[in-house]
Amino acid sequence: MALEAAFAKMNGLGNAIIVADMRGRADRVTPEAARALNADPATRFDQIMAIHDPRVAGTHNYIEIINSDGSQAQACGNGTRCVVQALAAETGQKVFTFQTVAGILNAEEHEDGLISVDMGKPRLGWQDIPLAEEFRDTRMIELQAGPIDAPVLHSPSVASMGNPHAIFWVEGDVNAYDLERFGPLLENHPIFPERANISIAHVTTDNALMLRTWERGAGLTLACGSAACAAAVSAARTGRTGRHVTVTVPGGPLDILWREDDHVIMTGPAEWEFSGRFDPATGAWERETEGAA
Ligand SMILES: N[C@@H](CCC[C@H](N)C(=O)O)C(=O)O
Repeated sequence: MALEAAFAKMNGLGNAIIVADMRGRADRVTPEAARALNADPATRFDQIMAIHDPRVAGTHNYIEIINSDGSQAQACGNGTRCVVQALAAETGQKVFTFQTVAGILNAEEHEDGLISVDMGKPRLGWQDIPLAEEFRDTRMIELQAGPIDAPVLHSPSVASMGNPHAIFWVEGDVNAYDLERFGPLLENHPIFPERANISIAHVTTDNALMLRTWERGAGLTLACGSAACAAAVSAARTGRTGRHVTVTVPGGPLDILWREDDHVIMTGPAEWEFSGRFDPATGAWERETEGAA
């Protein structure tokens, strides 16, 4: 079959993204195609951001988000910035409104090239994370990893940005924790009926924190924008920081503002690497243009 759809291999602070142009098409990127693209080192990714024609009035596009394991995700902050950069480069437009499973997202590319995404309001009720049992205070729930009498990680905050997040607070280097071991155990813990993204956070000042994330459906990544938003909200909720913080992930810094109207604004970069064409049914692809990376 002809390689029919265009794609751009991009990243948001190292979060590996494929932006797939599915506009004008009735089909979708299949889970099989996603897994095939991820199996090729040249197109290995954390998320696919599939740009579809708009489905509701007042939006430019519907964005479908697929993790590298083929699972659907509701939100992807870094990937949304990549979509904005790609569409702004194509159209010259700078302001966009997208529909995602998490809701309607407004986004803007600034003169300096940084991109702000209104990630919407955090969901903080236990049923909205979701959790499998009631916890009245989601700022700290009963969950731990490691020896029962000396847990390595415990008492996380939980929050949803349309997708579920658990934030474990530590003192000291976030890289000192074996997230490759604890991440999948916690991601698949029965307390999370939809699984969860698992982050380790170290608050360094009242407006800065370090973050490292094991992503649901993708594993360890260099950056997770929705986790940065969930961590910023949770840090403010627990009195660890104010409502405007710099969240530094392994790939670099993100600016997160939890506005007084409850919307969370994430600002950061995006980077194009190369473009190609692919078959959304099988994941077969070919490169079209060399890029910076
Ligand atoms: N890397 C993304 C998060 C993508 C979805 C996440 N893995 C999930 O399944 O919820 C981001 O930048 O937010």
